[in-house]
Amino acid sequence: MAPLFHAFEILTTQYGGRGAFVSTSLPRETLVLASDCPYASVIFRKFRKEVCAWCFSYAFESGRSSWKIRVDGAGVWFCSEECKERWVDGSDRGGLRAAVNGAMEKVLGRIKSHTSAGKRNDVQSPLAHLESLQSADVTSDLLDHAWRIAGEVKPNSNPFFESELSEIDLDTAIFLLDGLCRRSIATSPLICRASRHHAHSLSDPYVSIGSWDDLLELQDNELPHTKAKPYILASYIRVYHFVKEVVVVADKSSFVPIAQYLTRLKEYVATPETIRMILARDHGNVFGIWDSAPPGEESEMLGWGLYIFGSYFNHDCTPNLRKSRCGRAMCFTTTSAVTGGDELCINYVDVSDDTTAKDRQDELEKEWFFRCACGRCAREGGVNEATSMPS
Ligand SMILES: C[S@@+](CC[C@H](N)C(=O)[O-])C[C@H]1O[C@@H](n2cnc3c(N)ncnc32)[C@H](O)[C@@H]1O
Repeated sequence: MAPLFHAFEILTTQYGGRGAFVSTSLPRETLVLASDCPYASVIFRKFRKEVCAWCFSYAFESGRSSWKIRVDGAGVWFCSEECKERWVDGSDRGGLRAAVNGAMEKVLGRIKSHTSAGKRNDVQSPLAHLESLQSADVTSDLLDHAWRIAGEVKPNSNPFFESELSEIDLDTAIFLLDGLCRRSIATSPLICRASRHHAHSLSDPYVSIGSWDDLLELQDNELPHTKAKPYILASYIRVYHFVKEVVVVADKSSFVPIAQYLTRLKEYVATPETIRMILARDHGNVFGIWDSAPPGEESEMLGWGLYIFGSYFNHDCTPNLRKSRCGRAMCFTTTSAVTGGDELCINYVDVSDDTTAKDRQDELEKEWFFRCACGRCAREGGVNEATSMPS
């Protein structure tokens, strides 16, 4: 069935920013949105040999311990030659991703030899205090100030530079580099023009991916996220400096077909703004990329991806929409008949019958920073329907 993106529109809700509302009645099992591939994604580095970089299939599910097909030096593995070709030729234009991934491995190698040689950067940095940042200290002004300093600081006075990155730092860097490559490649006028018009057929992959401008429209969660997890600011700034270095190294090894894209990447990282804009929309808008464990079996998260238009679906503890991953695509299908004017909602957390309103509220507040204003929570927990964290 053809996806019907024109079947819903984005309107303001009374309880939690914007939401997706159907314009006409739709039967159960209607595919309302199919995002062909994420704007940016990461397969956790620890899974890179086991998860196909193109179609996200998990070797374990095919009875194998890892995939064997790879692009030399790029740190990516594939389940088939076809997937490899699509990764190189389709989305990655002459190997931009390969150049960036290769540069990342070089920078990581350098950091490793630096730290194993026992070298330390002892210069006191103007950002050192961020390592012990407390929630109460986090304000918009503090965030602006920290990022401004991050943009000005020189590598030799920066404690985050040349230090080991944690696993999550590195995964965040991979996600960011993917987003920067997408933006760099997608500056062709055709792609930008198509992606602005939501009502077009989603058979055009660029429409369902969205553009940089579409990404910027997403809810900015920087302040609540940093308040909830103050350590994230130091991590993000560390990642910014790492990504910047990767782009510089990639540029040095650049070859003509991708030179223009690398020039754009350099512009995006010259100051922290672009990275900050992506990170502000990462937490709270992205979807986990899970393996395809059958219902009832425990599944594993393999990475995460930003499917821009899917991020407009709010949470409801009695959802009328199901999300499911089909390869790189994320699909959203109605689970009940909906009438014109209804809001389409998915569930962000477990909403099974044995959960209580308190369980769900606690999890949503902890991980998503809002109190659920849905009808079921109101009925089961006496929650005020108008209560929600500001967007
Ligand atoms: C992925 S975004 C959904 C789109 C968002 N409403 C917007 O305007 O961009 C998640 C955010 O929507 C709001 N939200 C989603 N479901 C909600 C609910 N059941 N109750 C209150 N707020 C909700 C919260 O602000 C949450 O952080």
